[in-house]
Amino acid sequence: MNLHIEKTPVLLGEKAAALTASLLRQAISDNGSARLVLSTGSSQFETLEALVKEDVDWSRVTMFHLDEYVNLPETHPASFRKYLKERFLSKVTLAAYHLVDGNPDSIPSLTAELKKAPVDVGLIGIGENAHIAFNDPPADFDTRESYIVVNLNERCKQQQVGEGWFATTADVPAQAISMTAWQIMQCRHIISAVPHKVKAKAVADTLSHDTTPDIPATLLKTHPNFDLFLDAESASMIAE
Ligand SMILES: N[C@@H]1[C@@H](O)[C@H](O)[C@@H](COP(=O)(O)O)O[C@@H]1O
Repeated sequence: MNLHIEKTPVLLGEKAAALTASLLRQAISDNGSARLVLSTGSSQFETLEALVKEDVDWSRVTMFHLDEYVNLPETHPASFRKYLKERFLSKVTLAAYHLVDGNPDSIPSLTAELKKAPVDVGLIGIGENAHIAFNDPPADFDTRESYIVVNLNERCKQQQVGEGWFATTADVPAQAISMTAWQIMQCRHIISAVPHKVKAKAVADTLSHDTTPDIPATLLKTHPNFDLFLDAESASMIAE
């Protein structure tokens, strides 16, 4: 694991985006194309804002989407398809993209697209409960499916309310379609951009424990190419 601690979320975003862009350029130079997985949530704002300004031949990049609520319409403010369209897809013109549309019937076609070739870079957020994608604790580390339907736990729902996406936890959908922990680990390189004070405990738990489904992000530490970007606040509870 390569640990980077930047002063602010903006600096964190710039550094995480710069590394992402350099890996995409390398993949394009090696193979003629690149494949990228994007996560969403408030934690990815600064990274995506910096990433769209990077010098990458986006016409050679295919994007995959990490997770989406089951049956949430794209017009809802919390829709992650809406998020990616507004913050990424409207700013760069890609070779192709594959959004998770919230309909479990789409899982086989999404999986078929994903399995066509390895993903070069995964930008994988870490939640307040240390979830990766919507794999809440205890996460399923065993399934070899690419996407599964998961139930969201209360802590996860509270985070979504805290970030302002929903008014109450009762408004948060009960389920999501999530890329699995195993599939995330198949990315050739994983970059986690994790700013803000609300993540300090999840970060400290992730760094101080061995791999356990009870702290899903601990799995990322076993990846040979894992870069974790923190800011001063998210790093504030790491043990000396
Ligand atoms: N569905 C998103 C994921 O794509 C993201 O990786 C993760 C952490 O992000 P954040 O803490 O910013 O919500 O959980 C979110 O809810």
